[in-house]
Amino acid sequence: MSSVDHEKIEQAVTMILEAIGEDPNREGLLDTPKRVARMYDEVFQGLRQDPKEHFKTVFGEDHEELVLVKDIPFYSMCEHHLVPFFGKAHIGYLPRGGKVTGLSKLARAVEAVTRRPQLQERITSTIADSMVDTLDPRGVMVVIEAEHMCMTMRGVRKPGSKTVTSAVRGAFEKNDAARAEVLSLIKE
Ligand SMILES: Nc1nc2c(ncn2[C@@H]2O[C@H](COP(=O)(O)OP(=O)(O)OP(=O)(O)O)[C@@H](O)[C@H]2O)c(=O)[nH]1
Ligand SMILES: [Zn+2]
Repeated sequence: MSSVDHEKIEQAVTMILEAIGEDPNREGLLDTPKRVARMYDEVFQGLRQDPKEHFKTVFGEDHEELVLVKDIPFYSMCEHHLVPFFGKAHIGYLPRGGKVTGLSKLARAVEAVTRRPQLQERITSTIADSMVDTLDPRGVMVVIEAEHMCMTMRGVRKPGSKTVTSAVRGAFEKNDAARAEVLSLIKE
């Protein structure tokens, strides 16, 4: 798998340390540029993944009712400030034609989409649209709740505030009761 450009990140981090008035040569900071490069390799590895790939794992199963995987933890990086936002993703779908995907694949898709510079809204809709494109389900509902460090440790400084986004596709769009069922199961 290709990776981030470690050398470039190391140079950039050294420049940032200099720019903030630090000494990149003091003992505690000597390995910091290398560490940050390794960290970015990890937290941005979703840039080299396609969430749709995971939904290619399908099983024939005669189940057309709700499948919900909830409380999938995720960590992402706000694309405006490059600081973390993190929370939980809940993914529900109504399979069509006996086509269900592996449960872990829902969590793997969350990893692929969140491990990039992101916006919460885009994570939500990308997961929903990837499922629509690959699984052709009767409906998909994705709900994401997150805390944004750029709103807590800096800027407006509102720790504890949560952002909730949802993306609703197919049968869920018209069916209030089906949406309500998912929301009540998420809350349990
Ligand atoms: N819609 C959306 N906005 C986000 C997300 N993450 C961070 N933001 C917002 O992006 C906005 C960037 O606003 P700017 O005015 O360009 O930047 P800023 O001066 O650093 O803004 P403040 O955070 O208000 O200090 C802020 O309002 C952030 O809260 C996200 O996932 N979705
Ligand atoms: Zn931000």
